[in-house]
Amino acid sequence: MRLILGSASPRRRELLAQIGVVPDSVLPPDIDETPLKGELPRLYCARIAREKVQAVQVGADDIALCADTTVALGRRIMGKPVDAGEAAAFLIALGGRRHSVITAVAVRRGDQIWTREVVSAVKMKRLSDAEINSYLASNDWQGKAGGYGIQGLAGAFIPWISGSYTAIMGLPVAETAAMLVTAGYPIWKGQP
Ligand SMILES: Cc1cn([C@H]2C[C@H](O)[C@@H](COP(=O)(O)OP(=O)(O)OP(=O)(O)O)O2)c(=O)[nH]c1=O
Repeated sequence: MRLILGSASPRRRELLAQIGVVPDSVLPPDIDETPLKGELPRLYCARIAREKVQAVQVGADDIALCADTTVALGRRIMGKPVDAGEAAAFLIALGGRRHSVITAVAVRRGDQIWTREVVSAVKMKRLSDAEINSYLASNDWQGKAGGYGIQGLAGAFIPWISGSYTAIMGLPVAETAAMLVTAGYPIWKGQP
């Protein structure tokens, strides 16, 4: 049995390493992440994680792990911004309000698929033009849902969360560990 991480996200690899899990290989799937018309954020996020794990090519006894992180402002889905303009629009909309961050995790072994969603609430302070411009210039918004990463500079914009910090970063480690155990991955063996 091998563990395949179906993700190009360096954060997901680091968060797995935090709980002592090193995948045997990393095979990011390439799927269409366009939301369906009127699709609600949580359903969208769960669907994308499931589609990612279904798209990973693995042997019958291998375990595949994928996740998706989506920022939701009410019913509005904020994925990874395509450019600095979209990142700016996201940050302007998120500043001074509470939003949700949903991370869906999907694990597959053979024909069996397990999925779980972790929803966190995040408060972002109202941002000044100087803060937005300086953040955009840092490029730290690139490749991150909602156009920010709580684990970087944008941590200075976030005074309060309720939920899972690791889920906001891209992979809820407690839920992921439990799902890997369910799928038969020997997570607690060989720990020093
Ligand atoms: C909100 C938030 C998101 N993110 C990141 C986590 C994810 O990498 C990214 C959301 O994009 P995803 O589509 O979930 O993941 P990805 O494209 O980076 O990687 P893959 O699909 O191959 O697994 O946003 C942070 O790093 N910090 C944050 O605070």
